[in-house]
Amino acid sequence: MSETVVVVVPDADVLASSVAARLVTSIIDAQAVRGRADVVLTGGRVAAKVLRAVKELPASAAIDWSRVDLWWGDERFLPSGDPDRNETQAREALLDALPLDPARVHAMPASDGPDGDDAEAAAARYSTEAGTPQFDVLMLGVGEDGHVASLFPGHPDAEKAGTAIAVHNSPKPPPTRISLSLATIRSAKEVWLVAAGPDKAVSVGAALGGDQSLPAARATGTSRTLWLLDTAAAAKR
Ligand SMILES: O=C(O)[C@H](O)[C@@H](O)[C@H](O)[C@H](O)COP(=O)(O)O
Repeated sequence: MSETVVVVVPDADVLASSVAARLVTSIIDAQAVRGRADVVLTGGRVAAKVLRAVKELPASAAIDWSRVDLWWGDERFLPSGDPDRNETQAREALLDALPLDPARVHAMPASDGPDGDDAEAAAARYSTEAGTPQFDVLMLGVGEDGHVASLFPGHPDAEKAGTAIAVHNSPKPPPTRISLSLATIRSAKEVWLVAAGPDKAVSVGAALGGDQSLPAARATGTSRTLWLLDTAAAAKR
């Protein structure tokens, strides 16, 4: 039986540091239980803030980073190293400072990668790499429109099947993206939806109210779904 928990903290800075603390503890716990941890990162401003906060946490020294597998919930389909890629931003915010095993950093393919600008082939490649995923924690930002990862409300690609899918004509730039599918997101043990600021209040309120037209409302974990919000984002729930 999966539970949904809503945690509200005063502001975006406290949100980032408290999500970071939660993430570090969850990785430590997963490694104690399974010998490894599989964590799914997301893009956006809150995500980068959380990763920067992990860097500041002394407790992160308790993690064996060589046994952490990092995955991405979505990626902007741009050339490798592009500053707008979620991978580039995560590397800058945290990953470059960690003793990770490069083979366990599962970035989504870039548009100048082995499949060139064929987003379908790139998504298929990522699906193969992920196999049958066992994600301990899957983090998501939440869009003003209720999107998560690159699954946008009312967009036909949001309903695609497959582990990872190509998304075209995204309303949020860039237009071409790769995303985990909703079914894959829903296979994660814990899904954390992280949102800060007044612009998120309406979509957070609607998703928590159960509006199934919003991907955010359907992004649930098999064991727990955590809504991690600041006061402004929680204002309309
Ligand atoms: O690639 C992306 O843009 C995302 O992964 C996207 O789903 C993001 O997480 C939300 O749009 C929230 O972004 P903010 O935290 O910047 O509002």
